Amino acid sequence: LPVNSRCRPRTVVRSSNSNDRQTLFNRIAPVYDNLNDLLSLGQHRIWKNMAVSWSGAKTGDYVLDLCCGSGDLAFLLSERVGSIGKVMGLDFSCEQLAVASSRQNLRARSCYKCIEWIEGDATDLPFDDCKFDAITMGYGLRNVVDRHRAMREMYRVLKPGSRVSILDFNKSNQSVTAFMQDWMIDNVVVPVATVYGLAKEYEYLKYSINGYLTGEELETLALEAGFSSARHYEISGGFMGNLVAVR
Ligand SMILES: C/C(=C\Cc1cc(O)c2ccccc2c1O)CCC[C@H](C)CCC[C@H](C)CCCC(C)C
Ligand SMILES: C[S@@+](CC[C@H](N)C(=O)[O-])C[C@H]1O[C@@H](n2cnc3c(N)ncnc32)[C@H](O)[C@@H]1O
Repeated sequence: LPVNSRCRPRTVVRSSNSNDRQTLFNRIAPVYDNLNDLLSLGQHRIWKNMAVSWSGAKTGDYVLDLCCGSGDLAFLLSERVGSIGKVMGLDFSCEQLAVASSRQNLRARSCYKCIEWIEGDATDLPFDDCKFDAITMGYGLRNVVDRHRAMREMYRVLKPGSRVSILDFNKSNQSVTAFMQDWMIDNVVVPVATVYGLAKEYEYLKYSINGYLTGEELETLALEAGFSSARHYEISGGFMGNLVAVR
């Protein structure tokens, strides 16, 4: 559904878990970008650049940013594919997509005009098979309820030989890293979010990371979905990680 209606979430049958997450990201949309910059000291932009580089997107490509949110990776992709390429940004949060569309309208570079925002579900993509030259997913897979189905959908819509690049928090096997990640969320992230009345939304972060997959499990998930190869790279001292899989 093109983003033209002012945030009337589509009535789609979803699990309550998925509806709760949609509501969460609609609620944090107004402050999401600013809190990411503040809480990561701007580092998240570096991590997102790395994810886009790993996707292999190049001039003229037709690419997809899944769970695009406010559009950070979609904008980076558009700079790579240029105005002769095309970027589809898909998300099920209409408030996040409204922020993305507003940001797009404020940007002058011609490449940003090649981005189209689609309200949809990562587990049921409105695209034909073998369409995309690259797919990115920044901090999305951890938030998708049916990750297996989302991975199979990415495989389905990707061209053979093309890549998906999935950036997220790293569920570390190192107890020190896991402890520090939890400590930062408990003692920095949530207290700051509390100032904005979003304590519960940011407490979800710790819960979702603890329920996420390790790098090795993510590689297995991609191979089980049909990808021919998959590698998970830990970045930023193991706080973050990026899965690169080739169809
Ligand atoms: C861009 C980042 C997170 C996006 C994000 C993902 C989610 O699943 C959320 C769920 C609920 C609320 C918010 C989010 C959300 O923002 C990563 C950077 C932003 C983080 C909020 C900050 C995390 C801090 C790290 C634990 C430590 C960073 C250390 C760094 C070297 C300074
Ligand atoms: C943490 S945000 C990431 C946004 C952006 N990719 C970034 O890196 O900043 C996660 C996004 O995933 C979206 N999302 C979660 N589950 C989804 C699903 N099943 N289908 C589509 N979008 C989903 C949320 O609405 C939210 O915008």
